[in-house]
Amino acid sequence: MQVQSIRVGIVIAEFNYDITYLMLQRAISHAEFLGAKVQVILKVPGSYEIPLAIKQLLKKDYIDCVVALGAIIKGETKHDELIANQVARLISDLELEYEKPIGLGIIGPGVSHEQAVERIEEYSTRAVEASVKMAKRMKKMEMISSESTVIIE
Ligand SMILES: Nc1c(NC[C@H](O)[C@H](O)[C@H](O)CO)[nH]c(=O)[nH]c1=O
Ligand SMILES: CC(=O)[C@@H](O)COP(=O)(O)O
Repeated sequence: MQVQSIRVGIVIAEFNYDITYLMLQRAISHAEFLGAKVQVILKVPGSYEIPLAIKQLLKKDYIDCVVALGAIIKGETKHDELIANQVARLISDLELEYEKPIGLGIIGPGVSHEQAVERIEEYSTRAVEASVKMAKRMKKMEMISSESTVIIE
């Protein structure tokens, strides 16, 4: 089953930009590798602002899926956990509300700067991989009318 090219929106937090900038580069190159088109790159101040930006992208017909990129590094308090838990929850809610996949490429909470750097490649490529894969499968699901058993992969 042939599916048209997947159109991706990327939301990237500028906080810890030394890390998230590299995540953005990895995400773009991995999307290209998968044959997906990066349609919009939307920058936000910090990870806490990611859900609102995602919501704006999900409303657009020309966006099939979104990738969220951020790095929430541990400070002296549990503020990192508050941000990360809230953002992850809202991202899940948005996925279900708009029925479009969102790849969670947000490093943390609980990580040091060094641990975050080590995770740049893995988190960014995994988020792109998952969102594009899910978007393709959702499109295939829409095309299916048969009552016989189908495997969508
Ligand atoms: N400490 C980190 C933040 N903090 C900033 C918040 O995300 C937000 O921009 C601010 O509270 C204003 O609303 N953001 C990250 O992405 N990573 C951090 O480690
Ligand atoms: C996650 C943050 O916003 C971070 O800067 C908070 O640091 P702290 O826990 O030292 O207040």
